[in-house]
Amino acid sequence: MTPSTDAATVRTRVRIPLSFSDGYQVTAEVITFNGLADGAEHVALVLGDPATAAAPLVRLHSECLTGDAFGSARCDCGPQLREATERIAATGGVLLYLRQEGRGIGLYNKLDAYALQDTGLDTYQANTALGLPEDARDYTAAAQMLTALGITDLDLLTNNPDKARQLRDLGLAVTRTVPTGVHSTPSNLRYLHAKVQHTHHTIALAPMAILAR
Ligand SMILES: Nc1nc2c(ncn2[C@@H]2O[C@H](COP(=O)(O)OP(=O)(O)OP(=O)(O)O)[C@@H](O)[C@H]2O)c(=O)[nH]1
Ligand SMILES: [Zn+2]
Repeated sequence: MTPSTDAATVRTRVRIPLSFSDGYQVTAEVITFNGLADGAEHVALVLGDPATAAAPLVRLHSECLTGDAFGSARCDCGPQLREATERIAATGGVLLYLRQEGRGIGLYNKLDAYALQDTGLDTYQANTALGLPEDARDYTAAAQMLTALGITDLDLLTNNPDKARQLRDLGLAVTRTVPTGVHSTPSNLRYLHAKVQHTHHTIALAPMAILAR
């Protein structure tokens, strides 16, 4: 299938040794691009050897400063990033680190939305109350990055059906979606339940009623 996006090209490839707080270490080839549709500084991390996989494992990880860098327990982003890095390195694939903070609404708006969630709104209602889309993410640049890396067929590591839907609409062959692990805590449980109920994420959670007992 021919991707329906304009071409982007690789700008720079650089190897970076990664060292996680739990001791896991791996070297990533970090890749930047020219010509991405939204002009953002997205990066690809090539882990392991994608060439050995018929359909490399790919994750589209949306930036979450609070979860990825600060270890916030309000979401599951930090543990998902850690999990994805190791799983992709094991099979060979690519992690796209997409600068889509707050599902695309930006950091300050996300923190405004957190403040509204503290008054009782769920994660989607809070965005709407701010006059913003529930999810503003567009994966055109992600499709451009994968195409520039020569990836046309892939397995997608996600619980979010919209990511696979958008990539397929952009001309990529998502062979299968592979769910991430469940990283639920008392602090992020309501958020994860909202994702399951509202946007049909495939996360195997215990019912809220059971957990509330
Ligand atoms: N607006 C808003 N964004 C949030 C909130 N919690 C987390 N995020 C953002 O949501 C995004 C999470 O992205 P992903 O890890 O790709 O999660 P996902 O869309 O559920 O998809 P998968 O993890 O692939 O299943 C990041 O950009 C976070 O900053 C919230 O309460 N409000
Ligand atoms: Zn997060």
